[in-house]
Amino acid sequence: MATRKPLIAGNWKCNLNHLEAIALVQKIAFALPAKYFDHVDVTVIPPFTDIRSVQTVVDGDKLLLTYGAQDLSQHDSGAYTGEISGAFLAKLGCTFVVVGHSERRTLHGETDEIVLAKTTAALRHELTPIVCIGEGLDVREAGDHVAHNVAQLRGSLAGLTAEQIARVVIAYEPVWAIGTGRVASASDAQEVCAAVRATLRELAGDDVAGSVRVLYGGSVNAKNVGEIVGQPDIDGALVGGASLKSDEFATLSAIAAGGPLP
Ligand SMILES: O=C(CO)COP(=O)(O)O
Repeated sequence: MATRKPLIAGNWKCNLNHLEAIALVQKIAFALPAKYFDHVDVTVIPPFTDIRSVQTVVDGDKLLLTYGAQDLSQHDSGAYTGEISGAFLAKLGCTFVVVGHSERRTLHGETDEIVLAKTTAALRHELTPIVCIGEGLDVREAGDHVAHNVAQLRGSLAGLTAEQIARVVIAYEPVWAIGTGRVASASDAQEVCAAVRATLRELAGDDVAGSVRVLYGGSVNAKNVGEIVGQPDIDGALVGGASLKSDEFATLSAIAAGGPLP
């Protein structure tokens, strides 16, 4: 079976200006010594306006953490006021880009078709899309969560080749667990992530399904990350609130690396 290196991604959402971003990246780097990076990939996902500053710190101090963006345009250039293209993000050295976060699906009306177009745009520019899926509380309570997530995954990856699917990361984030402090149980998260992997197998074959990283997100912190990443089909976490605290983010990254605590 393929070994998948855990990935811890800190989604800062709409928090921290570029000066605050520099301070946080430096604190994370100080709290997380280089030895951990053999066992975990760590990335920060700041607002667009911070990325150039984060790039300067990461390159200047030769840090091992990577960085990415929270969204991108499906267009590469042109008359699209306010849009940020994948070409710009690649030029800034971004590794990852989050696509289809539930906050964008809900607040900005992003459909699976738009998420697919953005995923394709990311791949065109050699960025790794972190494609987000997740169900609301109503779907969970109706017991339809597995079918819902599988359908969202299929829609968001529709028509991609196996080679393209091999280059994505999937993040399962139940909407009811985001920012609420209500984390899915490890077995609930595993149930959906296993269904994600089975779907990847159908879409792209065993090798790809065995190598694509599937993350969990939703109220992940240093206390619960160990049990979550200990599940067979969960390969890391997409972290919101806890990624804004350098010590907690470093600690949960170290736990994902298998320890010891920094
Ligand atoms: O939405 C999330 C990450 O993308 C999760 O946010 P919280 O960790 O704050 O619940």
